[in-house]
Amino acid sequence: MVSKKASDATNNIDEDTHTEVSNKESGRVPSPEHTEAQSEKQKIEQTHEQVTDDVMHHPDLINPLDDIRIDIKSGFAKDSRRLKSDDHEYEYDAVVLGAGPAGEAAAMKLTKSGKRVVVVDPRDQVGGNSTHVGTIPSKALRQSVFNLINFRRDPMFTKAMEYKQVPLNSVLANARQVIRRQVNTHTRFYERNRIEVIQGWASFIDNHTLRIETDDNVFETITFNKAIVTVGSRPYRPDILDFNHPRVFDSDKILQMDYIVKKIIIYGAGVIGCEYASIFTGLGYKVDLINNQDQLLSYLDSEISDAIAHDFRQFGVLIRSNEEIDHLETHDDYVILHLKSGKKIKSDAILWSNGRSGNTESLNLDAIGLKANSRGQLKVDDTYRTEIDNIYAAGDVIGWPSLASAAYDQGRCAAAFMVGDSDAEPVSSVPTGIYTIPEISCIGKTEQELTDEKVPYEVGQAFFKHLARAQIIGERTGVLKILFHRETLEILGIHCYGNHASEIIHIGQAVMKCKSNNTLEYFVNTTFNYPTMAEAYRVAALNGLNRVF
Ligand SMILES: Cc1cc2nc3c(=O)[nH]c(=O)nc-3n(C[C@H](O)[C@H](O)[C@H](O)COP(=O)(O)OP(=O)(O)OC[C@H]3O[C@@H](n4cnc5c(N)ncnc54)[C@H](O)[C@@H]3O)c2cc1C
Ligand SMILES: NC(=O)c1ccc[n+]([C@@H]2O[C@H](COP(=O)([O-])OP(=O)(O)OC[C@H]3O[C@@H](n4cnc5c(N)ncnc54)[C@H](O)[C@@H]3O)[C@@H](O)[C@H]2O)c1
Repeated sequence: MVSKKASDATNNIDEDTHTEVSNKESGRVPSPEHTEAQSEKQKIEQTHEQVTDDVMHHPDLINPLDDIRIDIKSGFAKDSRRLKSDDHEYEYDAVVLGAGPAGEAAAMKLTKSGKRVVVVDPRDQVGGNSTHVGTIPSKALRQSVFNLINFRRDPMFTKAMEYKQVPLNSVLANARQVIRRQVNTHTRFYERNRIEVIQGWASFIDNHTLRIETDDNVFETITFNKAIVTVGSRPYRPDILDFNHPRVFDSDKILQMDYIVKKIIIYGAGVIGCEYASIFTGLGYKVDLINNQDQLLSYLDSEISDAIAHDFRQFGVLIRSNEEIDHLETHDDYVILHLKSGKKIKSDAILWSNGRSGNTESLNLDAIGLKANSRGQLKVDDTYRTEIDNIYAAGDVIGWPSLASAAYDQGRCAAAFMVGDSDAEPVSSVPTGIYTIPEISCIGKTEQELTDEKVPYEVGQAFFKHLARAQIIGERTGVLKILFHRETLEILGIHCYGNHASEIIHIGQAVMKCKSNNTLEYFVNTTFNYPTMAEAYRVAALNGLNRVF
């Protein structure tokens, strides 16, 4: 078996010379588009070298999953026959397919429960899409843009330095460093727990046998008792768009954008679309944000959704609601989006951010009698078990909520159910953290939900502009809203808009989790550090209590 130990992929930050996430050397994908994909890749790598002033070798941000749009279908028969006729013991108690947050958490729990576990992932570095193309690069990028905005606003610097527009991928130097450090940290977790990691594409031969393509047309098989599918997701690419066109992007490809644009269309006003709207306006680009609904992020409390829409407009985002694509016209240096309403929008480029699909099509699920839905997702029960007894699934591949935070907990819980932990519970209450500029974060019910349920609630609010800490750090916008039962004072929902919202929310979440203490009074009777952003809880609680009679 070709087994790549986690240590092979280790990145020592200080002597980091081999950190590329790339299929460059392995060339292991047996795709008809292989040669074309390789030459495309060489082109992109050259571009990277030209644009970056980050002198260290850095992880290639090209998504290896671009190459998953291949199939790994042939050659099952020979191995299947051999293994099925063998009277063998399983090599592993459990196999984990995918080394993202869900896979990592599952593997850690299994190994700590005394199971012999192996993880399979096609990347030569652990961390999954979350680390390489999703959460981590987008959040690091956001931070760089946020710093840029503050720098431009600061009168100390504006006179001294002229601001020049920069292409997106040159703002990614910070992201590359964070990715490198994250890979390093996670690699050590695997090493310290002596978890074997095999680099390759996994697909099923039968319920207890996995085929792994470790190199181009090189296949190995392993046998296992149970499996957890944590293969994650990738951007959904509708057939009507040509993502090979240099002006057409999705959230993976956008990390390679190496030219400056004046105007960009973002199609899809979900979380990714809204986060990138902030990033692009921060870089000084004009944004047309196409939303197929009448409200931005309609599952949020409507006041918060209105607030972000208002701020987007201030920053130069044109929100076009209730619109749908008819077709896209592409030219060498611009695109024209034709909408079903008859509108035409011309722009330098388009970012398509309209949903994701589970990475299930190359898993040969037919061999085990499993079927994914039209979005490539697997159905699981409350114990994360699929319809096949010994096969579990967690993370983006099972759909809701498709967050790294939840994926990690789901992976851990799936493994806990698998090993029969009596206190295992499925993941339920997940906070929302949206890293727009400013941030949004929520937990619990919205005003609309409580009204629909006829719950007698009240609202307590604290505006950031009145808090001493917010004034000191220059936060002009932001609000913390606490929704509570007007008779019992139980906290029912917390909604925060403003920078640091994703941190601030966890104070409220902790209180809500303590059932016996979950009342507004906690915030009134607790002494907060002063000045802090956390003080917003005390201010909001007092504001809410004043409304109760
Ligand atoms: C732009 C962007 C920003 C995001 N921001 C946030 C955020 O701020 N907060 C948040 O909580 N979430 C965020 N997310 C969502 C988050 O990234 C995902 O929810 C998370 O990555 C899911 O983790 P996972 O373990 O299920 O899968 P992934 O991270 O997708 O990892 C799956 C792994 O499986 C591997 N794999 C695929 N096919 C196979 C196969 N056949 N065999 C073996 N291995 C395979 C892949 O190579 C990959 O390494 C963001 C996503 C995107 C795209
Ligand atoms: N801060 C964060 O937590 C964060 C940041 C970025 C992304 N994410 C996660 O990434 C995921 C993707 O976000 P998004 O903004 O691209 O889209 P989204 O999931 O918000 O969906 C946008 C639209 O696309 C549709 N859609 C989704 N998947 C589809 C598919 N396979 N085929 C056809 N239509 C589909 C949806 O119904 C919706 O109308 C979300 O689940 C989100 O949780 C989270």
